[in-house]
Amino acid sequence: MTRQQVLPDSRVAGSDAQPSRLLSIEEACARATSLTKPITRTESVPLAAGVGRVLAEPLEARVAIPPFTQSAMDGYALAGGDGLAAGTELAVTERLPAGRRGRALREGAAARIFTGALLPDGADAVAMQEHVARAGDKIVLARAVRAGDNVRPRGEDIDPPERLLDRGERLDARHIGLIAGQGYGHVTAVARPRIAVVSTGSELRQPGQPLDAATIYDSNRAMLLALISAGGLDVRDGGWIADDADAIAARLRELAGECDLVVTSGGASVGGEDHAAAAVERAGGHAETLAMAVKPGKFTVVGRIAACAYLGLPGNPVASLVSWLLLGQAMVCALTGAPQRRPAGYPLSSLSRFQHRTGRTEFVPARLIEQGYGRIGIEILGRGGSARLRPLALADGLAEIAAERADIEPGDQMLFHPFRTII
Ligand SMILES: Nc1nc2c(c(=O)[nH]1)N[C@H]1C(S)=C(S)[C@@H](COP(=O)(O)OP(=O)(O)OC[C@H]3O[C@@H](n4cnc5c(N)ncnc54)[C@H](O)[C@@H]3O)O[C@H]1N2
Ligand code: MOO
Repeated sequence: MTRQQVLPDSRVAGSDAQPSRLLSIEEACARATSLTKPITRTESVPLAAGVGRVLAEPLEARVAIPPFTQSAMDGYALAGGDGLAAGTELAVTERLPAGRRGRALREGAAARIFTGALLPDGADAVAMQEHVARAGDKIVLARAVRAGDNVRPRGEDIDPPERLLDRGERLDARHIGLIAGQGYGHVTAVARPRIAVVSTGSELRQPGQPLDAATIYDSNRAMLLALISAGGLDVRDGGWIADDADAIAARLRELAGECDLVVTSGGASVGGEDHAAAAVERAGGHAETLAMAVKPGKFTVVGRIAACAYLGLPGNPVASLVSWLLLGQAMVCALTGAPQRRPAGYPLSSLSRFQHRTGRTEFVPARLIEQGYGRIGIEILGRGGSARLRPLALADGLAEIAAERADIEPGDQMLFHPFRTII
């Protein structure tokens, strides 16, 4: 198969060449996801293990919520009709905790009732106990009450037939509660994408190995494994390989047979020692080097080896993280059928001055600073740099500076992506 570099106007022929137009984030995502084959395997998953899973079929409502008209308060169920005036006296004939079915209410009577209890026949309202004076078996209303007061009508939240969740919904605790309320103990989910992470680079050393001249410890594999497993995916450690296209190809071939997506870090750009694309081809696959208008993370390799998608991330750790967030997450959505939405970010004012050359969208580590009166600004942490993980570890999120923007001055608006919502 041929190696192709996706550069709309010109090709990167070698490490000295520069493409005349870089791909936008959207164009690069479209290339990456076009090489990704959706997973068709599904499985029944116990609800308790459903967080992070993607629904394989839509969820239709089968139970009305609430399933019966119920009291919203602790108080007294009564027939409010067009309105009972303050001072009305009623006889208390029953006591109805939640879970009990009472008898029909007689005229002039009220039932002691508690939150969530079935409203007895003949009742259409509840007087809160705080608004009632009780004397023995009688109550006197302290406030007027009319039909509908403090009552939750049957089906007010969910009224079947209704679609509750679409196929492709990625479940979190809110969805689990909604599904449990329908009486389901399991959901049909898309099988978890099997993703392998491999780091490449002859300079890399692993824990326990000494660092000699010209070597560094491998941060990316551990970081990517952590990032991917936190997303509820079936991630496996594909190990570390030196800069040798044949050795990388052999590992890719092996992992492609058992995974839906193989991710490598390192060797993604266009230098003579950058083997990612060549290794994919030697493994019998197809690879494209993408040059994206993003900083960090300009070069990535996307491809396919048989049925398995491939993503080659840049070696610099911050570039690797940013490229995973942009392209890797889009590929995971394409695998599971979840909608691909790049987080919109929140516009906030910068407290910092920052030099930005137009042409590439830049992501920089930034911290939220409270400024009193509910105002928040963002401080950019240093010059960033795609090899520096430390500012990233001190940051609250990434600030996004659009490609067409010139230098940032204090007071300028930027988009802020909190780590809480993106990693
Ligand atoms: N002539 C050019 N050279 C470079 C360009 C360019 O446009 N023209 N871009 C630079 C940028 S920016 C990046 S990012 C890198 C991307 O290069 P590669 O993806 O080929 O990555 P490597 O060359 O293998 O490594 C880059 C850097 O990252 C370190 N690294 C690699 N793997 C790890 C790891 N697992 N843990 C920690 N650090 C890692 C590696 O030692 C290098 O320092 O290309 C630039 N060059
Ligand atoms: O473009 Mo590099 O990928 O800035 O870090």
